Amino acid sequence: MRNVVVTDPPRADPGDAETLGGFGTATVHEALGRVGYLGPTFRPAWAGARIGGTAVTALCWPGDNLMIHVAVEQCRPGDVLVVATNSPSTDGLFGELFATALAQRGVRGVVLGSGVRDVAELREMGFPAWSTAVSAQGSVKATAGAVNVPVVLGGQQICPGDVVVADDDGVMVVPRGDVPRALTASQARLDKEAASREAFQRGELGLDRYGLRAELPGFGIEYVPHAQWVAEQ
Ligand SMILES: O=C([O-])CC(=O)C(=O)O
Ligand SMILES: [Mg+2]
Repeated sequence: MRNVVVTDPPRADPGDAETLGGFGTATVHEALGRVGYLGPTFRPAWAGARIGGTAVTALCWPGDNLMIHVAVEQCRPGDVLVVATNSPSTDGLFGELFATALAQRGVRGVVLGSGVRDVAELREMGFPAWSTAVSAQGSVKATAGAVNVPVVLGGQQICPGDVVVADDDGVMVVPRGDVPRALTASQARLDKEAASREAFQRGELGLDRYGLRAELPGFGIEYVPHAQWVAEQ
Protein backbone atom coordinates (compact mmCIF):
# COMPACT_ATOMS: atom_id res chain seq x y z
CA MET A 1 0.00 0.00 0.00
CA ARG A 2 1.30 3.45 -0.92
CA ASN A 3 1.12 5.97 1.93
CA VAL A 4 -0.30 8.89 0.01
CA VAL A 5 -2.61 11.85 0.56
CA VAL A 6 -4.28 12.77 -2.71
CA THR A 7 -5.36 16.39 -2.50
CA ASP A 8 -8.38 18.05 -4.08
CA PRO A 9 -9.83 15.20 -6.18
CA PRO A 10 -12.66 16.13 -8.56
CA ARG A 11 -15.98 15.81 -6.80
CA ALA A 12 -19.55 15.35 -7.89
CA ASP A 13 -21.64 18.49 -7.51
CA PRO A 14 -22.57 18.82 -3.80
CA GLY A 15 -26.07 20.05 -4.75
CA ASP A 16 -26.62 16.91 -6.85
CA ALA A 17 -25.33 14.83 -3.93
CA GLU A 18 -27.82 16.51 -1.61
CA THR A 19 -30.65 15.83 -4.06
CA LEU A 20 -29.71 12.14 -4.26
CA GLY A 21 -29.55 12.05 -0.46
CA GLY A 22 -33.11 13.36 -0.37
CA PHE A 23 -34.25 10.55 -2.69
CA GLY A 24 -32.80 7.98 -0.25
CA THR A 25 -30.77 4.79 -0.56
CA ALA A 26 -33.59 2.45 -1.61
CA THR A 27 -34.78 4.72 -4.41
CA VAL A 28 -31.34 5.53 -5.83
CA HIS A 29 -30.14 1.95 -5.54
CA GLU A 30 -33.21 0.66 -7.39
CA ALA A 31 -33.11 3.46 -9.96
CA LEU A 32 -29.53 2.64 -10.94
CA GLY A 33 -30.38 -1.04 -11.43
CA ARG A 34 -29.97 -2.42 -7.88
CA VAL A 35 -26.29 -1.58 -7.58
CA GLY A 36 -24.04 0.28 -5.19
CA TYR A 37 -25.54 -0.84 -1.85
CA LEU A 38 -23.01 -1.57 0.91
CA GLY A 39 -25.32 -4.16 2.46
CA PRO A 40 -27.26 -4.46 5.70
CA THR A 41 -24.25 -4.54 8.02
CA PHE A 42 -23.81 -0.75 7.66
CA ARG A 43 -26.15 0.74 10.26
CA PRO A 44 -26.76 4.32 11.43
CA ALA A 45 -25.47 5.25 14.88
CA TRP A 46 -28.83 6.96 15.44
CA ALA A 47 -32.10 6.80 13.52
CA GLY A 48 -33.46 9.52 11.28
CA ALA A 49 -30.38 10.88 9.51
CA ARG A 50 -30.56 11.16 5.71
CA ILE A 51 -27.62 12.52 3.73
CA GLY A 52 -25.97 12.67 0.34
CA GLY A 53 -22.44 13.99 0.01
CA THR A 54 -19.17 13.66 -1.88
CA ALA A 55 -16.68 11.08 -0.66
CA VAL A 56 -13.35 11.81 0.96
CA THR A 57 -11.76 8.45 1.70
CA ALA A 58 -9.38 7.37 4.45
CA LEU A 59 -7.63 4.00 4.49
CA CYS A 60 -6.50 3.13 8.03
CA TRP A 61 -4.86 0.22 9.79
CA PRO A 62 -7.10 -1.63 12.25
CA GLY A 63 -7.21 0.08 15.65
CA ASP A 64 -5.39 3.13 14.29
CA ASN A 65 -7.09 6.41 13.39
CA LEU A 66 -4.06 8.45 12.35
CA MET A 67 -5.33 8.70 8.78
CA ILE A 68 -8.72 10.03 9.93
CA HIS A 69 -6.83 12.99 11.44
CA VAL A 70 -5.04 13.41 8.11
CA ALA A 71 -8.31 13.10 6.15
CA VAL A 72 -10.14 15.77 8.19
CA GLU A 73 -7.93 18.44 6.67
CA GLN A 74 -8.90 17.29 3.15
CA CYS A 75 -12.63 17.60 3.86
CA ARG A 76 -14.73 20.52 2.72
CA PRO A 77 -18.42 21.47 2.84
CA GLY A 78 -20.70 18.86 1.26
CA ASP A 79 -18.29 15.95 1.80
CA VAL A 80 -18.89 12.63 3.53
CA LEU A 81 -15.87 11.00 5.16
CA VAL A 82 -15.55 7.31 4.21
CA VAL A 83 -13.22 5.24 6.38
CA ALA A 84 -11.95 1.77 5.49
CA THR A 85 -9.42 -0.40 7.30
CA ASN A 86 -7.02 -2.61 5.39
CA SER A 87 -8.09 -5.66 7.38
CA PRO A 88 -11.31 -6.26 9.32
CA SER A 89 -11.77 -4.35 12.57
CA THR A 90 -14.65 -3.37 14.84
CA ASP A 91 -12.67 -0.86 16.93
CA GLY A 92 -14.30 2.50 17.68
CA LEU A 93 -12.07 4.59 15.42
CA PHE A 94 -14.43 7.58 15.35
CA GLY A 95 -16.39 9.57 17.94
CA GLU A 96 -17.72 12.98 18.90
CA LEU A 97 -14.39 14.80 18.80
CA PHE A 98 -13.84 13.85 15.17
CA ALA A 99 -17.49 14.67 14.50
CA THR A 100 -16.96 18.12 15.99
CA ALA A 101 -14.00 18.75 13.70
CA LEU A 102 -15.91 17.51 10.64
CA ALA A 103 -19.09 19.44 11.43
CA GLN A 104 -16.97 22.59 11.69
CA ARG A 105 -15.81 21.92 8.11
CA GLY A 106 -19.33 21.44 6.76
CA VAL A 107 -19.02 17.66 6.38
CA ARG A 108 -22.40 15.92 6.13
CA GLY A 109 -21.53 12.62 7.82
CA VAL A 110 -19.20 9.66 8.14
CA VAL A 111 -19.29 6.04 6.99
CA LEU A 112 -16.94 3.50 8.56
CA GLY A 113 -16.30 -0.14 7.77
CA SER A 114 -15.37 -0.50 11.44
CA GLY A 115 -16.69 0.94 14.73
CA VAL A 116 -17.96 4.25 16.10
CA ARG A 117 -18.26 5.31 19.72
CA ASP A 118 -19.76 8.25 21.64
CA VAL A 119 -23.11 7.36 20.09
CA ALA A 120 -25.16 9.41 22.58
CA GLU A 121 -23.07 12.49 21.83
CA LEU A 122 -23.27 11.93 18.06
CA ARG A 123 -27.06 11.74 18.35
CA GLU A 124 -27.21 14.83 20.56
CA MET A 125 -25.08 16.89 18.18
CA GLY A 126 -26.99 15.49 15.16
CA PHE A 127 -23.87 14.31 13.36
CA PRO A 128 -24.82 11.43 11.01
CA ALA A 129 -22.65 8.29 11.22
CA TRP A 130 -22.94 4.79 9.74
CA SER A 131 -20.73 1.88 10.70
CA THR A 132 -20.55 -1.89 10.95
CA ALA A 133 -20.04 -1.78 14.73
CA VAL A 134 -20.44 0.32 17.85
CA SER A 135 -17.44 -0.12 20.09
CA ALA A 136 -15.81 1.75 22.96
CA GLN A 137 -12.49 0.16 22.00
CA GLY A 138 -9.92 2.96 21.65
CA SER A 139 -7.39 3.55 18.87
CA VAL A 140 -3.74 4.47 18.50
CA LYS A 141 -2.29 6.98 16.03
CA ALA A 142 0.77 5.10 14.92
CA THR A 143 0.57 3.83 11.34
CA ALA A 144 0.52 5.59 8.00
CA GLY A 145 -2.17 4.83 5.44
CA ALA A 146 -3.78 6.72 2.58
CA VAL A 147 -6.31 9.47 1.95
CA ASN A 148 -8.41 9.87 -1.18
CA VAL A 149 -7.54 6.56 -2.79
CA PRO A 150 -10.30 4.17 -3.90
CA VAL A 151 -11.51 1.97 -1.03
CA VAL A 152 -13.88 -1.01 -0.86
CA LEU A 153 -16.65 -1.16 1.75
CA GLY A 154 -19.36 -3.80 1.76
CA GLY A 155 -18.03 -5.08 -1.57
CA GLN A 156 -18.52 -1.69 -3.25
CA GLN A 157 -15.68 0.44 -4.55
CA ILE A 158 -15.88 4.04 -3.39
CA CYS A 159 -13.68 6.57 -5.17
CA PRO A 160 -13.00 10.03 -3.83
CA GLY A 161 -15.56 12.44 -5.26
CA ASP A 162 -18.26 9.76 -5.70
CA VAL A 163 -21.63 10.42 -4.12
CA VAL A 164 -22.45 8.57 -0.90
CA VAL A 165 -26.14 8.32 0.00
CA ALA A 166 -27.10 7.13 3.48
CA ASP A 167 -30.22 6.87 5.61
CA ASP A 168 -31.98 4.43 7.94
CA ASP A 169 -31.94 1.78 5.17
CA GLY A 170 -28.15 1.84 4.93
CA VAL A 171 -25.48 3.27 2.66
CA MET A 172 -24.90 3.26 -1.10
CA VAL A 173 -22.41 4.75 -3.52
CA VAL A 174 -23.11 6.46 -6.83
CA PRO A 175 -19.99 6.66 -9.01
CA ARG A 176 -19.39 10.27 -10.03
CA GLY A 177 -20.03 9.52 -13.71
CA ASP A 178 -23.41 7.96 -12.91
CA VAL A 179 -24.79 10.99 -11.04
CA PRO A 180 -26.78 12.48 -13.97
CA ARG A 181 -28.42 9.10 -14.70
CA ALA A 182 -29.08 8.56 -10.97
CA LEU A 183 -30.84 11.93 -10.72
CA THR A 184 -33.10 11.30 -13.71
CA ALA A 185 -33.87 7.66 -12.93
CA SER A 186 -34.53 8.35 -9.23
CA GLN A 187 -36.97 11.16 -10.00
CA ALA A 188 -38.76 8.90 -12.50
CA ARG A 189 -38.97 6.17 -9.87
CA LEU A 190 -40.37 8.55 -7.26
CA ASP A 191 -43.03 9.73 -9.74
CA LYS A 192 -43.96 6.13 -10.50
CA GLU A 193 -44.14 5.27 -6.79
CA ALA A 194 -46.31 8.33 -6.12
CA ALA A 195 -48.80 7.09 -8.71
CA SER A 196 -48.73 3.57 -7.19
CA ARG A 197 -49.20 4.97 -3.68
CA GLU A 198 -52.28 6.84 -4.84
CA ALA A 199 -53.62 3.68 -6.51
CA PHE A 200 -53.06 1.58 -3.35
CA GLN A 201 -54.81 4.26 -1.29
CA ARG A 202 -57.78 3.82 -3.66
CA GLY A 203 -57.69 0.05 -3.03
CA GLU A 204 -56.11 -1.12 -6.27
CA LEU A 205 -54.08 -4.32 -5.84
CA GLY A 206 -50.46 -4.77 -6.83
CA LEU A 207 -51.58 -7.99 -8.54
CA ASP A 208 -53.55 -5.91 -11.03
CA ARG A 209 -51.46 -2.77 -11.14
CA TYR A 210 -48.28 -4.67 -11.97
CA GLY A 211 -50.02 -7.18 -14.29
CA LEU A 212 -49.07 -10.04 -11.96
CA ARG A 213 -52.48 -11.73 -11.92
CA ALA A 214 -52.11 -12.73 -15.55
CA GLU A 215 -48.69 -14.23 -14.80
CA LEU A 216 -49.73 -16.37 -11.83
CA PRO A 217 -50.65 -19.47 -13.88
CA GLY A 218 -47.14 -19.35 -15.33
CA PHE A 219 -45.78 -19.77 -11.79
CA GLY A 220 -48.00 -22.84 -11.30
CA ILE A 221 -49.83 -21.13 -8.42
CA GLU A 222 -53.26 -22.67 -7.74
CA TYR A 223 -56.20 -21.07 -5.91
CA VAL A 224 -57.87 -23.73 -3.69
CA PRO A 225 -61.03 -23.13 -1.59
CA HIS A 226 -60.38 -23.74 2.13
CA ALA A 227 -62.84 -26.67 2.46
CA GLN A 228 -61.16 -28.45 -0.46
CA TRP A 229 -57.73 -27.76 1.06
CA VAL A 230 -58.83 -29.32 4.37
CA ALA A 231 -60.45 -32.32 2.64
CA GLU A 232 -57.26 -33.03 0.75
CA GLN A 233 -55.01 -33.14 3.85
O1 LIG B 1 -10.58 10.10 19.72
C1 LIG B 1 -10.80 9.01 19.23
O2 LIG B 1 -9.96 8.11 19.14
C2 LIG B 1 -12.17 8.70 18.75
C3 LIG B 1 -13.15 9.40 19.60
O3 LIG B 1 -13.56 8.90 20.64
C4 LIG B 1 -13.60 10.77 19.22
O4 LIG B 1 -13.39 11.19 18.10
O5 LIG B 1 -14.23 11.40 20.08
MG1 LIG C 1 -14.47 10.32 22.02
